[in-house]
Amino acid sequence: MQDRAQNRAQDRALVSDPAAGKITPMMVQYIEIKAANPDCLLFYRMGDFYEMFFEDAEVASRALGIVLTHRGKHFGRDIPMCGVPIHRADEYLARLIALGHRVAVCEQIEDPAEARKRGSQAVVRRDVARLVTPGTITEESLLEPARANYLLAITRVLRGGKSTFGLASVDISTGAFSVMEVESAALSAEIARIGAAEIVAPEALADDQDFARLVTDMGIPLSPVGRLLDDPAAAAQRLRDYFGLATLDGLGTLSPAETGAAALVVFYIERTQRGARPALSLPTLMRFDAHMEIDAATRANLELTQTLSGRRDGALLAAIDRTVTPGGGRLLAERLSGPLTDEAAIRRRLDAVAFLRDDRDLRSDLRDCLKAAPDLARPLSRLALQRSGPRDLAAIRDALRAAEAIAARLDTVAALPDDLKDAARKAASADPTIATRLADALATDLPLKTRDGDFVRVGFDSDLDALRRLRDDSRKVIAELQARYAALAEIKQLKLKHNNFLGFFIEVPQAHGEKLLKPPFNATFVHRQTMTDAMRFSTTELAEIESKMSSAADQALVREMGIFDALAAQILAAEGALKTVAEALAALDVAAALAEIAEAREWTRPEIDNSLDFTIEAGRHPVVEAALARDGKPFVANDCELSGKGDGPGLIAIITGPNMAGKSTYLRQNALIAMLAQMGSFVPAKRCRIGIVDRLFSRVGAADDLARGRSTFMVEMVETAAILNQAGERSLVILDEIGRGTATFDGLAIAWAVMEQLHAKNRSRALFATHFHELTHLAKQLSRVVNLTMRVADWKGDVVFLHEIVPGAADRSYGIQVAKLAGLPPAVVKRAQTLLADFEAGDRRKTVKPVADLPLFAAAPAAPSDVERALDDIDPDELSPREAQAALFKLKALREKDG
Ligand SMILES: Nc1ncnc2c1ncn2[C@@H]1O[C@H](COP(=O)(O)OP(=O)(O)OP(=O)(O)O)[C@@H](O)[C@H]1O
Repeated sequence: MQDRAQNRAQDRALVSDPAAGKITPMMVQYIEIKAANPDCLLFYRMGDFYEMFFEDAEVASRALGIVLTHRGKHFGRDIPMCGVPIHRADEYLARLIALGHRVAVCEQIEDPAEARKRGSQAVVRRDVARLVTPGTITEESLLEPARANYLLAITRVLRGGKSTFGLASVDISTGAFSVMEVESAALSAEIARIGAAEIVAPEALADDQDFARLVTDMGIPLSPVGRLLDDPAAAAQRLRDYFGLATLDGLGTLSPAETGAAALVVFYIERTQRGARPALSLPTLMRFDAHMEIDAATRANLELTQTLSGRRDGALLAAIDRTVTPGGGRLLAERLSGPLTDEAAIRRRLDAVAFLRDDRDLRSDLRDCLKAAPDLARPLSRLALQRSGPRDLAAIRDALRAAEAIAARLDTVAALPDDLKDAARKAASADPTIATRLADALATDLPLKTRDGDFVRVGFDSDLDALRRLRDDSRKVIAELQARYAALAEIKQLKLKHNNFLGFFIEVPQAHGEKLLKPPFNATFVHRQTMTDAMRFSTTELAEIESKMSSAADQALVREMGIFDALAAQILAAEGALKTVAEALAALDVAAALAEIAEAREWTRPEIDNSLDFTIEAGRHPVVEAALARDGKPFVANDCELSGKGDGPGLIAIITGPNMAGKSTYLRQNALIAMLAQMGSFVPAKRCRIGIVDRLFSRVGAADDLARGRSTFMVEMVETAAILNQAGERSLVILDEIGRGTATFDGLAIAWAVMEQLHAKNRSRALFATHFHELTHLAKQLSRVVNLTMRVADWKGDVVFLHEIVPGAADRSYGIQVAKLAGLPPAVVKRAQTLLADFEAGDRRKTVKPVADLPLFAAAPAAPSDVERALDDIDPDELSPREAQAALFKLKALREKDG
């Protein structure tokens, strides 16, 4: 960091240093532009390449795996350089952005010919056209279709000695914009819910160690903004300017923190887009308690959008995603990340899913229409940013057509539930002439870029057609001309060719060329170039035709671009309505997709109310069940009852049972069912009744966090502390093996105390899986604690997992049997069995307090006797009757000797 700062200082000094006269004018320009964008890698346009120099070149070549070379010298030292061709720039940008870099794209802003007019030393003018940062990308190739890409601005306001945070999130690829205010305690959960690609914060906040750590721990790039936007009046003014509003009253009452965050996000967007204004929706004011609060660790542990190893496959989202449009995919991910807490809103979503589950024909018709609907929100946004091409127009046309078909289909259905009625109305809200006009205007095969031309259908515009005829006729003329010149010169091999340097020219083989240099031919053919095996000529006529042709082609292109702009203007004038259509398509896609999976997997509608109950009958884990099904194995459904008595708080269930019996699966499945229910989905259970959960906490499986200098145990305790400090009656708490990462007595003591606290103070509904069998005694002491255990069977000394949860405590832990299944060498297993028997025997000989029931707590065993050792050596399966008898005699003798 310091090195960077030093380099920058040095670079700046060089520009003003008298010695700077020695460096090339281009380098002066480069250094100036770089100095203005110190925190970005600078893509410096040179012809068909973006080049990077100095430290940028070193960073980029490492990140992209491209060759680092050097160009020229800077104060006697080689200048490191690397470059990427412009036609592959998007691909390289994507990789740099994914690694969290910011890139300033610096373009040539004048024709090199213009620069030459200013003298041979003049440098082509260049300027940064935009800053590409992880949270502000819009290109289709840089974005994932079914993933939102949020830029999140965070501001802090101190009120009465307490920090309050304003959060403003914008997805510029769709225009979605929302703001909210949260207290410190909920900050991390909200950041995790939004899942931002980049966070912007005022420098003062970004420099706050706790804040910076919170953000970097989540792996989100943090962009500090130096300019102060603290003044609420200036912030409000910025928002009014952006949206062209006289007042912000229509947005609801924004707090100073919210106004500040919204202004900051807008400021950052304007800065990175260099004046281009993405069409943002007006900010929606959200209440942070509108969603189930779920911290980042819990999200990761429950493997909601990706598995702990970082794969999408195997996570809940991939397992339930049956959406067929990118917009639907994004909305499903958003809903899963933020289950609702409002009973009425959840019920409305469930009504829509239930309706579509029951009406299969309607669902299948809707899904067929949706499959033909391309993304609408993102092409719309690219159009507003003038970064779109003909294919974006086609996408808008097809999406609007699909929306019309959907609205018409929904119109045939009586008694739609509210959410579907709403979506039907919204789907029909666009002006139908837009789609018709696009259909009339666009050709069948479309180029990627507008400047490639030929995307307007023949017959749409007569002026364009005339220009094209002229252009194309001239092509025919060229072909005729070639035949005529070949006859005239009496050279069959004569060809008319084109290159950028000469334009059109005549080429003949070297052997024939000499002839054309002499009369009478030289009156027509003017020599241009001699190559090793060919000679090139031109004619006055050819030059004239060429200029006519190129002007016809140019004019046709200009005309076509004009048509594109007119279509774009018509679309953007209706932008609000089109966004509404996009929302409706996404909402319908999600409802139909959830209905689809509800039917396919036999999920049921959950009952949601404001009680503190939690009853799940025959619940299943959606991901584990699907994985087992692929191997043809059944999943054992399990109940979960955490409802308290009457209106009182819910229960805490302590779950014991051997490793591998299914405890973790059980814990997670109940949390996932609650999330699915509150996001408005049916659930994998026979019956489910849940009193709304406001916060979900989990402490399941942790790894070392060595990067932060925390051991597994430390991570476990930090997370447990957070739960005990925050969980309440409405929360659901999932704890897996608290206290296992330390000395056994300490661990048990901690787990015991945590249970007591959860019971007396937090009073949350909770599931607690443990290997400390002693904890099951708590059920006798604490009124709302119950014991559950995973059933296992013993078959010929091996453990068989039944994966079934039943009331009661495990009788023993089966650790050694599981170790045997895992393939521990037989000698080690045998020795462990011996030791365990000894421990247990030693244990029984002692009088123990309940807390020391666990064999592990027993005092070290006495050394085994000779009889015992001899017994251990006997393997009854291996003995013949005669050997068995001999062994018995031997044992008897030893026993007598021992006395
Ligand atoms: N209800 C179930 N029906 C069928 N198979 C199950 C069920 N629950 C779990 N399993 C299978 O058992 C395996 C182990 O489950 P899980 O990881 O939940 O066990 P555990 O008791 O938490 O083990 P540990 O204590 O070692 O973490 C799972 O991968 C799954 O294949």
